[in-house]
Amino acid sequence: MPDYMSVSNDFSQDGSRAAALKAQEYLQARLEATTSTTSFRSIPIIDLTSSFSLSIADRQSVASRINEACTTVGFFYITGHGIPQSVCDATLELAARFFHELPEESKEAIHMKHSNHFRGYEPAAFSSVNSFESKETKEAFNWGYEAGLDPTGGDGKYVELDGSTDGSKNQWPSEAELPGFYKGIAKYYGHVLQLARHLCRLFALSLALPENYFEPLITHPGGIARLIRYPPSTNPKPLSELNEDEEIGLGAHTDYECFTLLLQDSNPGLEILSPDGHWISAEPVKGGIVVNVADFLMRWTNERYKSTVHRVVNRTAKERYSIPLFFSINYDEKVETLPSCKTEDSDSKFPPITAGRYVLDRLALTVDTGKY
Ligand SMILES: O=C(O)CCC(=O)C(=O)O
Ligand SMILES: [Fe+2]
Repeated sequence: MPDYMSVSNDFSQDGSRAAALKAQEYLQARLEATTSTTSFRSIPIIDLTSSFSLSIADRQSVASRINEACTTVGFFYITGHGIPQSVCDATLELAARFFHELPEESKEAIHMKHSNHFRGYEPAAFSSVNSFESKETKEAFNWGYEAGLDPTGGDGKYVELDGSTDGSKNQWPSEAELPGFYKGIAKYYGHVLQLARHLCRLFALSLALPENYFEPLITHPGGIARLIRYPPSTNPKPLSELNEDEEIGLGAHTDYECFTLLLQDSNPGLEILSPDGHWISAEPVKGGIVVNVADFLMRWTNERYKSTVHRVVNRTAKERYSIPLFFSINYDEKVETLPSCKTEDSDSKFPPITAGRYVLDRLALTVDTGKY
């Protein structure tokens, strides 16, 4: 039986649990807010091609667009990101194979309930990202960073969410049962991890920081990723203002880490909340990956960058697959408001937190630990 809350380590006293509980309150407040002067109706598309240029002016111009997107919507699509379409398609196919081909008893053997780090298979209705909505229809397979998945090999100092350093906590299906699964996942993960490192440089530029500002913080980064399957809707109907009878795939939430890179198949389902109370569909964009600001970037910037509330509702008669990577700085590093983002009157809205501990505390709030 996993014991999420009794992990004892140096990080437990740093206020991360209080911060995780506050994030839940923030979410509820955002869902209730109906009047706001800030609103958006669309999600920008940013072509990254010139961010790979040797010219700093080219890189800076992409960074400026990122700044604009992060201070308004908190979400944007990237195209020209360099991950081959064939790799993306093959990974989405692997996701379908995982859920359809792996026998139930093999899924049970790698069930998340065996993990203290929320890794492995989670069936539908097992976790709820917030406590105030109906059970979620999604099922998922979750894994985290391993040096073997990192094309750079890492710095050999990987630290887990709870501060432990004794190796990978992942639970993989066997090669015999799903041939090629690990290799295929490793291929996509390697690409998306390198893309996340590239984006860290652009985020730094976007905040008028030295381009390599985040580099020392991502030498053994946190990188939880998941394959998610949303079943077809039993009552397909379009997004409406009424918000009635929704089959919640994944409840309303903000992401916990620096930012998320999301690969989605061709079926819509992701919806993001404009501050004036409207849900906007993040329709799939051909060749595009969705990027969203998550809580660390919001905290670093004292809320200049928006960690926007989002959810998933599959309103179609088809199943939907998505694959997010939640990119974090090294889990043993602290997230503290950037000096340039403190203002004279507001100072810092958020106390410092330890990255891994905060993620663990937020994950722990998504499961009913009394359940098993
Ligand atoms: O499935 C999606 O489109 C979004 C998933 C998501 O928001 C999450 O896993 O945090
Ligand atoms: Fe999310």
